[in-house]
Amino acid sequence: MNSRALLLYSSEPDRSHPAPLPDVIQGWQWTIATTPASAHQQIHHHNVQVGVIHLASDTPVPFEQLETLTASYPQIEWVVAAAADVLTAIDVGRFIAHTCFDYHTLPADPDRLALTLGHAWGRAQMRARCRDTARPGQFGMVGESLPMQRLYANLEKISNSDAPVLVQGESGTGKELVARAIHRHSGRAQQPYIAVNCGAIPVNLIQSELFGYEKGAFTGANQRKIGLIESANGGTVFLDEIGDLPFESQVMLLRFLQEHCIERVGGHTPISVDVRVVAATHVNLELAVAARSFREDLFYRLNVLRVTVPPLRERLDDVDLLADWCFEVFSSEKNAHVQGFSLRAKQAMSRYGWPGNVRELINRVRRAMVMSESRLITAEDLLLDGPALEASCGASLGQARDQAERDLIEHALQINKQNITETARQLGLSRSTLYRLINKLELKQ
Ligand SMILES: Nc1ncnc2c1ncn2[C@@H]1O[C@H](COP(=O)(O)OP(=O)(O)OP(=O)(O)O)[C@@H](O)[C@H]1O
Repeated sequence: MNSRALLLYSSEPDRSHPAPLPDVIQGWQWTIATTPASAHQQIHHHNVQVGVIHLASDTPVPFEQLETLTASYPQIEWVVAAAADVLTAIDVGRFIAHTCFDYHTLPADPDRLALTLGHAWGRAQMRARCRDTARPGQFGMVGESLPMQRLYANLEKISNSDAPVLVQGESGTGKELVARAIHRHSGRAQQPYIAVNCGAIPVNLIQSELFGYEKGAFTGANQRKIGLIESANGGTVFLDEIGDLPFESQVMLLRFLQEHCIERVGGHTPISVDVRVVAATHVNLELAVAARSFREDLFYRLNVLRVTVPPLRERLDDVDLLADWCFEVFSSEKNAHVQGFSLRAKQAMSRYGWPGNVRELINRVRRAMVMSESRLITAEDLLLDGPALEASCGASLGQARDQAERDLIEHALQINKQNITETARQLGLSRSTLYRLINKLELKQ
């Protein structure tokens, strides 16, 4: 069993004994701090799980210190122990309501206090266990549902091969993470991994970006430039949004896949390169082939090994873990008093259809952590109250997805003052994808 470590943080500058806490703390490994610096030191040294904040009657309450301290250690459960007159102050009440597990009026009743501290410790342990399961697993992804287990089993097999991989899945499902995982688990892990967003490179630059150019190949080519594929030599190139590659550029890629050779623009000698290709797309390439916007021969070259990343609505079991993981990752940005999710918020998340998949979940949780005014994030903070949920259940999937994307993009544009680069960065999109969505959704800029 872990030892139970308790910190007594007192507002009394010269306190050196735990007088406000009766014998109750006998079973604890306890320590006292009266300044933030000593509190930080003790917390790290003793792996503190429970903190008692002692607010003395005749000393001003150090709110700023307390807010920084409690926000810095969200894993600690805090209990306030203070005289009745201190507890009646409205600011103290607000601090307790937002931040603390419980409070006690001094002199404390030993039995009640012992019970509270025991419960606080139990809750800290439980939260630590939840945090541990909500960590990315061996492939750098969060999720333990059956569809994800199948995905991991496929990744295991695929990583050992050297054949091209086609990763399919809706936008925001984690295709880029999958591509990275394949590289990291392959024999090429120590070699370069180069990610290229085919949809983000202007059409007239695609050839020179992918294959490089020789000095003098065109006006402005003052020196030789190595292309993205050549610079991945020995490693992996990830061709994201391959479905957006213009038809005329597809033939060059086909040649590279067939012959493992490239030719720089303006060069006349084929250069042999050893690069594994992982390509991803959110468009249905079979349909694109049927519509003659994607070459059939290239499709078969890319589609040797195929991985499909499941949409979040097909693995709602993972939503809880993903939300807890997000909460941990973005905890430094959160509003100091926010401690977790309300039950209703978790229920709303597990009933929602997540048309924007994990990317949408991250954005909703991150926003709620900043905007929430309560200790526990509510369904409303996640913008998952009535209308959003009804839209997700009653409307078609396409309508719900458009609505969710519209809400998120509008909000992100607004908080980034319409700055496209910043908005794209925050949403985890390329600028071109963001422009495409703005046009598609007919958003005003
Ligand atoms: N299982 C997961 N665990 C943790 N993070 C995830 C998971 N799936 C996706 N993400 C995160 O969600 C965001 C979107 O993922 P990613 O960019 O890989 O999606 P995508 O399928 O490539 O989307 P697009 O088609 O729009 O490019 C990223 O921030 C990624 O880290």
